Amino acid sequence: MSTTTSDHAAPRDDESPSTVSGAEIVFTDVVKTYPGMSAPAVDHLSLTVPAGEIAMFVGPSGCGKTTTLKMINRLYEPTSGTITIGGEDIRSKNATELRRTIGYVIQGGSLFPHMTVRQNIALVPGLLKWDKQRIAQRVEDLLELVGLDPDRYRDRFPRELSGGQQQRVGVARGLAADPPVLLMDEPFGAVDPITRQRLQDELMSIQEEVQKTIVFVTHDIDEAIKLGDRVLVLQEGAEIAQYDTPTNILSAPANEFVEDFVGSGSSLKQLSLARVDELDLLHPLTASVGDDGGTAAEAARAAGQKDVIVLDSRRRPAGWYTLGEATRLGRLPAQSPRDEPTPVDRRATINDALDTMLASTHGGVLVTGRRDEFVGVLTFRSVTEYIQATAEDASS
Ligand SMILES: Nc1ncnc2c1ncn2[C@@H]1O[C@H](COP(=O)(O)OP(=O)(O)OP(=O)(O)O)[C@@H](O)[C@H]1O
Repeated sequence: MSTTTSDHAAPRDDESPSTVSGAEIVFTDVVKTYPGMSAPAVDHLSLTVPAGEIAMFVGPSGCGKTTTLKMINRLYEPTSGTITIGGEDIRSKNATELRRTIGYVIQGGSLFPHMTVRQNIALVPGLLKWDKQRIAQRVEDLLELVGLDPDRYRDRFPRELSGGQQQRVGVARGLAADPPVLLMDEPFGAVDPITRQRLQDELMSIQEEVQKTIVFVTHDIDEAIKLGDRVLVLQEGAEIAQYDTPTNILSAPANEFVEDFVGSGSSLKQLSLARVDELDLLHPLTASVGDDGGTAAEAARAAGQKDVIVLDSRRRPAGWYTLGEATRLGRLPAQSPRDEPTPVDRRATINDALDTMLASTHGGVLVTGRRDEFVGVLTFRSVTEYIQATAEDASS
């Protein structure tokens, strides 16, 4: 049987080199006053988003997040001030040309309903006159990147997809022409909490590969803390209350406004900061799809394990069974015969992982990394120890 141990596992994805393909965005003294409005929606905003980072814009309704975002791709024109991308004034190109170099993802994916998934993703590369073969390859690569099997999904229409799948296609379309900048306006606002968590995790692993500059508007401070390299907390008129790392926003709020916005300081708030792979993961023996369940169970038992984790040919989890179940199954199938909690991404927060764990019969959760490859197992015990240690630190 083709079991493997962690010693033989694929190298950790954070060891692989990555290149920043994003470009720095700089706002200098930007003002936006809508016609007929006495007060500006954005009032003398100066801000730098470093290349390859995710900046999360968060703040109460009407504070000017969307206006600020839409000035980057010139859906709105500033009344005064300058915005540059990669050092170049965005007014140096015409607006249509500019928009083809900036990905834009909004709630629901905003896919064209009469176009297939492939046609939706191919839209901008087509406008940019890429050759057919390059576009076809790009569609395949992007579907893989966002976790949709190209053979299954490329010819479907948006109505044949779930909300989460539509959103994934929306992200693929935003990335289609390989733009340095991706703008995301409440992209995950319309999906259920579990799908939302999954999409957030996927966005983080996609970002590890693509390293774009992402500006992401959200109402949700937890989403901002989770995804952001930096979080911009805005007050009315797009006045900056704080622009900082998630850790500093949580541990050193700049003023009362930020403190109230972030919520009262619980000693467990670190749970929404800490990532799954910061905790000790188990690296058990795994089996492969097609292996004999009895043999796999024997090997697992000999290694001191109570269960058998089955991976497919691309090392993605395909099943998680007790020794008895694995033996009864015989040949280990590609698809588990029962619903299992979905794995969590190694970049998921401990909070997210806990939700999934509570639905698990194994007292833990499978953790995946880049392209959904298996990384290890997070146990309930490991989380409990972490919570205890955090609570002790907070009270000392
Ligand atoms: N097209 C418009 N014409 C006139 N006023 C507008 C327009 N768009 C936005 N505003 C006003 O500008 C201010 C900022 O709006 P904006 O949509 O940027 O805020 P936001 O923080 O994104 O809000 P929300 O979270 O509710 O989407 C608000 O007072 C809003 O009413």
